[in-house]
Amino acid sequence: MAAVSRRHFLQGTSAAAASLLLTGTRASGKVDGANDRVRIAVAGLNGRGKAHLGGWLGQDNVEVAYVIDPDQRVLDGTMKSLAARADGKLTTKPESDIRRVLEDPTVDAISIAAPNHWHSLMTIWGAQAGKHVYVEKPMSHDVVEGRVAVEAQKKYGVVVQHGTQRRSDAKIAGLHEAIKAGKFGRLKISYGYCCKPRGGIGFKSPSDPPEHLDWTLWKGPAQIDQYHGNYVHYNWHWFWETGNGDLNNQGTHQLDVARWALDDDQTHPVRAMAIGGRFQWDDQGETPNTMFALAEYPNGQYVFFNVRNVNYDDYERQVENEYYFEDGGKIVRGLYYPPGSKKGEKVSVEPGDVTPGGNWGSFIAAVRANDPSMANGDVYDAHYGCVLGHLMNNSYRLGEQVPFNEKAGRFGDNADAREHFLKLHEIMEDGVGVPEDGAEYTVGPTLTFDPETERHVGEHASEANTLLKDPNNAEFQVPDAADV
Ligand SMILES: NC(=O)C1=CN([C@@H]2O[C@H](COP(=O)(O)OP(=O)(O)OC[C@H]3O[C@@H](n4cnc5c(N)ncnc54)[C@H](OP(=O)(O)O)[C@@H]3O)[C@@H](O)[C@H]2O)C=CC1
Ligand SMILES: O=C1CO[C@H](CO)[C@@H](O)[C@@H]1O
Repeated sequence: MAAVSRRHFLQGTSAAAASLLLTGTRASGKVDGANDRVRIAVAGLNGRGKAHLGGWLGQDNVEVAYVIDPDQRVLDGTMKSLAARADGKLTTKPESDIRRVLEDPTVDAISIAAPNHWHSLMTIWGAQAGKHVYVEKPMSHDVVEGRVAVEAQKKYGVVVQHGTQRRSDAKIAGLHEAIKAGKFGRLKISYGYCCKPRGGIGFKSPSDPPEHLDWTLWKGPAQIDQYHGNYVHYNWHWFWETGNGDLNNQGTHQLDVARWALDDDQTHPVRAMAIGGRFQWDDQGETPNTMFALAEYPNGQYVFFNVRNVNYDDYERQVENEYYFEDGGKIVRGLYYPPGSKKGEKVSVEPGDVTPGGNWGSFIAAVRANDPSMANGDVYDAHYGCVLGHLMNNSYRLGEQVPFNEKAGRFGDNADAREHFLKLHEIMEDGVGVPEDGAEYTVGPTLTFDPETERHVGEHASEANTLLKDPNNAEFQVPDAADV
């Protein structure tokens, strides 16, 4: 099927019925059989994987060939619910190890909703096996494996689409096209927030993994000394071996949107720093629940970011993006405030260029067209957006303890950074009630990064470079970029 433009690709196709009933007989690599049927395998079923199943089964002529999970109970439960929808004609097969699925030449694509530490390796293996890949955010758990995933996509030419579904939103695309065209003046700061209330996770003692869980497959590439019940399910987000904190969890969406608004030629930042802490919760989690972070790009544009998870009376939920312009204008909650004005005007822009069909439909369209450029959130968008968060997290991880005080924010002559950090500090002090006496911020150093080599340079480079790559278990090594 020939590639056509994103905007027009799906025009004329019908909305679709679920297709659990079909079987495939094709050879791998191309979708070329009768009716362009796409056979997809979903890895990771407990949470987000359910949305993947619903998404794929909502597309015309898409078959879920396999469901994959190392937890037998989760696998059994998923098969049961699929069987109930398939009226006795279920063709989906259960599997615990994705490597067996990748050997099946009739599978066209994999869809990854496993924990973060698995995302890049599954993407790389998928590409090597000639499968198209839909991978949940963040595509990478560290900087280096993200680059390897990029190289694998380049080498094998498969479609890789990132689970940042805002990339399928023509309104956001249109807004960013208008910003880049200078409609509001020059963008100075692209600001993302992931402020949603959460609670602590308590402490779970080391124990044997449950019998229904294949712990070796769950860990995969992540080196973890000892199982405890806070890894499985979901709370692995709050441990560095497996998760990336809320900055590169929920925050990946808003980091990606923030970076998307910058000039198109900006890849990685040259400087990044973060300040924050894990306040109030006395628990086992390692990642911060509070963070102010910033990154400066080679052209002088900034991304600011704010994580604020601790709940308090009158909690202000903010899962959103804001845009600040050189002339003092800003866009906040869909309203444009001209310089000096307190009155917001509704922003009106044309829809932007995305592959139609939403996040699920656009991926299937890209797969049918065998055209990686049709992915809404391709492998490059994924890599650059994730690295932005990794660099901020790495600064935090190298931070020193400093008394909880507004003076802890060390931003040199960056008045914007100071102003926005102070807003967070006031909430933590007055709203949450973090005491000046006794509490501490973790204050990260400003790390310098070379976008070409994807290595840190200058002060703190040696410690920071150790955080660019996680150690892997022998059976699950992420290959070198040159060896994909
Ligand atoms: N785009 C979006 O809006 C959203 C994206 N996500 C992303 O989805 C991912 C999953 O999150 P969530 O579902 O909340 O987490 P959960 O912990 O609830 O589910 C993860 C699932 O992956 C399974 N798993 C672990 N290892 C493997 C493996 N080797 N092969 C196959 N499956 C495996 C887990 O197994 P087990 O059953 O043993 O735990 C579990 O069923 C995250 O990366 C998250 O960022 C999540 C929510 C929304
Ligand atoms: O992307 C996401 C959306 O929100 C979820 C719940 O907070 C996150 O965990 C998830 O990863």
